[in-house]
Amino acid sequence: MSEDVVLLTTFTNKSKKIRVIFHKNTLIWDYEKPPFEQKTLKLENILSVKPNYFKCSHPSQDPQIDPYSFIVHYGIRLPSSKWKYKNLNLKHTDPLQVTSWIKTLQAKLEELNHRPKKLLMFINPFGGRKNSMHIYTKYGKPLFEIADVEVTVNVSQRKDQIRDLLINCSLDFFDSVACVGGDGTLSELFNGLVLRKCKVEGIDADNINTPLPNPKIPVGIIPGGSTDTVAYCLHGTTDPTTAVFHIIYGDSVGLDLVSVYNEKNLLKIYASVLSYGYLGDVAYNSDRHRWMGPQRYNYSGFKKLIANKGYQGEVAILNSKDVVPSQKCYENCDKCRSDDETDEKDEAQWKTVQGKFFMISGANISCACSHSPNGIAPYSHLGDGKIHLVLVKHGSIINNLRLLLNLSNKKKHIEELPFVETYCTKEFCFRPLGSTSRWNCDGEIQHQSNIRAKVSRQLLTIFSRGRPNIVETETRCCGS
Ligand SMILES: Nc1ncnc2c1ncn2[C@@H]1O[C@H](COP(=O)(O)OP(=O)(O)OP(=O)(O)O)[C@@H](O)[C@H]1O
Repeated sequence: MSEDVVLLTTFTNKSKKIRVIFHKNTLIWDYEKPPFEQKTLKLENILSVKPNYFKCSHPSQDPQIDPYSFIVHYGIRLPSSKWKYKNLNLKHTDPLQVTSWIKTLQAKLEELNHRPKKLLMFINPFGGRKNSMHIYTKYGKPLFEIADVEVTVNVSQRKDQIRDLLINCSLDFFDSVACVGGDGTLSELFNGLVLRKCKVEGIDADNINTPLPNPKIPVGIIPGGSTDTVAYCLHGTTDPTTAVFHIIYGDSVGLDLVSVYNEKNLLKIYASVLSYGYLGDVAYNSDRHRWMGPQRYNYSGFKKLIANKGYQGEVAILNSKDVVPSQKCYENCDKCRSDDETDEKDEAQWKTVQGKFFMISGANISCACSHSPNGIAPYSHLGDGKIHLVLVKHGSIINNLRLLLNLSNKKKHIEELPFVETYCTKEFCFRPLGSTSRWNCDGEIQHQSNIRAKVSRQLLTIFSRGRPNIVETETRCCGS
């Protein structure tokens, strides 16, 4: 069907006459009477177009199609990055007009063939506030029904069940996979998908020199965890409805994944951050206080801040570059779309940094979240194939407080602090030189401290249109 299809009809909406045009994949409607509003809706923001049904007078009656009206279900993006559901109810005295509009719009929507049709949805009933099932039923299910996405729900019964299922079960029936949970649940999902692909293609996942395969199948995340860093960095909010819209619309971005190895094996693949020292200790301590819900992080965070432990170690960084404070990662990001691989040809050179560290973090994304609007690595990108390695030297408790205040401040960036160094790299190693902490890998604890981490560019296809770049304007007194 060509882009030039034009439909023009005057309908009735809530007893008001409105002139509706569909042209160049855009629906435009204006009211014929004051306030003469005009509204524009792009096809890409329509969820579905469906006939209306008469109200049944008895529950046993089959619903009857109303031939004189139809509904356009769609979403609008609010200034806060959140998406909101809306609908437009249109009536006409001629049923042929109604059928023609329904058929044309449905055919146009069919052309958006990147949208998911058969989705396998995993729910982790254990993460966050333990309300993932409720999140799915309240925010996910109704919208997926409206958008005619056939969802098969699987509620996980134990840790790592999602990963194990994905490694071993057939996915032939599905065109996409998603989960309701936090970063740990998403981690189970993509670890399962990558290992599955390795199994199918006979790739040795434990060999750091063998590139990991791209699972290809697109993945969605509906936040239901405690921090939900990945969802926040993808959509600019942890609102579950927004996440559902991003899945239904089917647009995707390529997300880098980082694989972590010990001397012999692949330990885990992560999407957000791998942290040693402070955040490793917080993850370990907070896991024992899960009953507190998300508050456990504040409790353990404060305890470990006061404890102010430092860990001696050596970090080796491959072809390290300074992080240039430049463009942040937003929707249609040039850096993530460019295929600039100039440093691929660089000869391998390792820079080593030794010292006593309060924290070491290998951030794959900015790790922004509601508590930390810029995150640990504000200039890190979703899909540029780079890790931002943040080294925080051990010092006084005041320094630790400055670090946390800086992280929670919208106008501050972590690399401004004199005791913080950040490097951009594709690979790094760490070995402890004294007492050891643990690694916090996407919120999960890794007990092995001697590790090597390597990024794979855009290894995962993940549903999102990207985080919108909201330019905040300062409003002064009297709106001037
Ligand atoms: N049925 C289950 N029972 C127990 N643990 C589970 C189950 N399903 C998944 N898990 C594990 O629950 C842990 C926590 O899940 P998740 O990370 O999603 O929540 P969270 O830690 O509250 O959120 P965030 O990572 O965003 O802070 C993960 O390690 C995951 O592997």
